[in-house]
Amino acid sequence: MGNLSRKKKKNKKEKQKEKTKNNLIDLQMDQENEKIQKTIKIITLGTGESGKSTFLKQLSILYSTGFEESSRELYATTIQNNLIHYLKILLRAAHSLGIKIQEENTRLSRSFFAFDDLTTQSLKAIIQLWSDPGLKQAYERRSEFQLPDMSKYFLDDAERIGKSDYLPTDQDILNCRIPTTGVNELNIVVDDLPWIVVDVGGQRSERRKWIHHFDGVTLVVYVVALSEYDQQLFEDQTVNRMLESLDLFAKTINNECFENKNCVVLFNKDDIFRKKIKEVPLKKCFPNFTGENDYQSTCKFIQEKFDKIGRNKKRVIFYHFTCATDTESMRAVFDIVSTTILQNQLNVGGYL
Ligand SMILES: Nc1nc2c(ncn2[C@@H]2O[C@H](COP(=O)(O)OP(=O)(O)OP(=O)(O)O)[C@@H](O)[C@H]2O)c(=O)[nH]1
Ligand SMILES: [Mg+2]
Repeated sequence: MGNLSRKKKKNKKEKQKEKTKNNLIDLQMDQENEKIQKTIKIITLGTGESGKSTFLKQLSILYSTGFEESSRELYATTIQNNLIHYLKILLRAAHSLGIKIQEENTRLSRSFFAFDDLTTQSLKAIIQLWSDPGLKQAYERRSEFQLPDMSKYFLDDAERIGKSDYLPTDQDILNCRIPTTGVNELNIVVDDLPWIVVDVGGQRSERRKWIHHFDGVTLVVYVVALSEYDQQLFEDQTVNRMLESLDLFAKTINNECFENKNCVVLFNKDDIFRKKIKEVPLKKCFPNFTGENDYQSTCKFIQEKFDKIGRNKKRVIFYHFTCATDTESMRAVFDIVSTTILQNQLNVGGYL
């Protein structure tokens, strides 16, 4: 008898222990779920070269550890190789556009194509050729061929960049162009909330990978290169970049995953746009634009185009005009974006 009651007591104790253990597991799972639900997932979308990765780099500078020395060394190699690459593009463009370069540079311009690496000799050649008015003229006509805007920033500073102990500054890295292939993710904490920011490649060949990252998105950040209204796509020289961006916006924001998701549209490269709009009419991209060709009217017209495509009753679209390479101006943009997210979270939780 005594044995039986001891056995019963033991069973009861074990059951109690089991229950406590299960409760603990439930609690841990709840906490884990809460953490997942609390994580803000932001996806940056847009055509190639619009500035998505630059947006991510700024987040890393402002909310994370920025760039480690090892990553700066990798950027150094890319930036140095790009100098040679940009100069070759300019030489080819000058030739095909019929732009003359100075006679004393003719031989050097031909032999330059043999250079593959940045050496004392190739650096000297870059500095000499870049000072040729013909190449400057070709640079001014860069919308007629494919050359990154930021090439001038690096070519102007070739002497500093060409040094053997060159380590890029934050600004050099922000200006450096490396097309994204695949997906980059950045984990940061903003206003005590964990954010995961997903950066995808924007060129046509990259876009089929996007769909795998659409689940659980809190906010879509769509980046438009405002200044590219007179440029053709890198992937297809017959397609205007701004029209491609509008078309892509229609296809992505109206995807069912984003039906009730708020969206921030960044009209980026505002710095270049402000200068360009004084010289190149917006009609070049939108022949039916009849307004004044000033900054305000053209921005309003472009914003309305995007708004017409993206507007629905279930979401709000916020618009910002940005220069993604300018850290201070981006800090202000992130403050607004983070407030928007906080308000949205409070709304969802029924606190507002
Ligand atoms: N002047 C200027 N340059 C910018 C701005 N934003 C980005 N850039 C430059 O534009 C180039 C392209 O920027 P990325 O961030 O690589 O573009 P992306 O959208 O990530 O391109 P993909 O990875 O190909 O989709 C880089 O050289 C940047 O430095 C801007 O607001 N103003
Ligand atoms: Mg990128």
